Amino acid sequence: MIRTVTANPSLDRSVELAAPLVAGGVHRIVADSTQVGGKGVNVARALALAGVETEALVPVGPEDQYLRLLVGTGIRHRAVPVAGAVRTNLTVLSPTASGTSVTTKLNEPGSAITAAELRSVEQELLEATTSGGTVMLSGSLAPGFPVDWYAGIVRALHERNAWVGVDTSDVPLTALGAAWREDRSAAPDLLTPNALELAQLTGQDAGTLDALEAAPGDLGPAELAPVARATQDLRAQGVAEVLVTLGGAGAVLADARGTWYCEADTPSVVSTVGAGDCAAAGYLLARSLGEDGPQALARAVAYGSAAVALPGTTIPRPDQVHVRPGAVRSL
Ligand SMILES: O=P(O)(O)OC[C@H]1O[C@](O)(CO)[C@@H](O)[C@@H]1O
Repeated sequence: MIRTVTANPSLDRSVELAAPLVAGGVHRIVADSTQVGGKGVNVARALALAGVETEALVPVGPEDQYLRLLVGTGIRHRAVPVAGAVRTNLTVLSPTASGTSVTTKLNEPGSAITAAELRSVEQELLEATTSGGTVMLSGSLAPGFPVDWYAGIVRALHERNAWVGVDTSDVPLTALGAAWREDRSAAPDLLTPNALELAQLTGQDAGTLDALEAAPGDLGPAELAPVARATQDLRAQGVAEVLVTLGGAGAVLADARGTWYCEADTPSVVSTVGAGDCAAAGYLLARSLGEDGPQALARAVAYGSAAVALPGTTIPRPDQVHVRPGAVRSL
């Protein structure tokens, strides 16, 4: 069973523009859709489609329209009742002058959670976690969550012998990093940062790392050296497996056996929303199948590539995912 936790779920509204997005301009919407979102929910949806037993824990009120849509996905979930409404995150898909599509995301902070609701979330999660289970903690933290919430939860889950992955950003990520540098039991077993998050965590130059995501793919060892160094730093600090997603350039994985790069199979981009979540799901799926690091990296990249070819936050089915083990190189 792979359990996912989405502390700050979102309704993902996607709007498509016929003309390039210009700051300060007036734009006409030509297509509009809303789907359930939030990082852990996206991971659970991809895993469920692949036949993996999974459960998504989500703080959401019984009357919230989010819950109705979540039920509609058919995935197994555990809704912890909260009073605040689930936020709406807006994705703007617009064409560029060169004919490609660009994704702009505007994420709301989310409704504040009360201290009592927060305790219920923690209780539900810890009660549900079985010894030796897998838990993926994903996304931002709504107001009301302590910024170092993930650190406390990782420690508590480790006390229950769970294997824990984390995918977060900004202050919750740096607070987690600060916590595990003090106490290694707060270090997750898996971290899945993108280039910018890797820079936030390791103090490496954000510009250099971020530029890799815009690279055309098939990066060389010299270009990837800062990523490889940063992943080794994180491993030395106690994070056993580090999967760095690099957008259209693919991903890097570091684990106890080595460090590898896999270039992306770049389709024409429809929407990049959820691609990182799908890459994390591909990695977790591979682990559940007993695959080794290079195979898991290839599956993660294939899931990310499949997701960007689909609209909005649409999650790929396994038959839409094309794993290319030959695209993995040791670094
Ligand atoms: O919790 P965050 O970091 O605001 O991210 C949430 C957003 O990210 C996604 O999970 C995609 O990665 C969307 O479904 C959602 O809108």
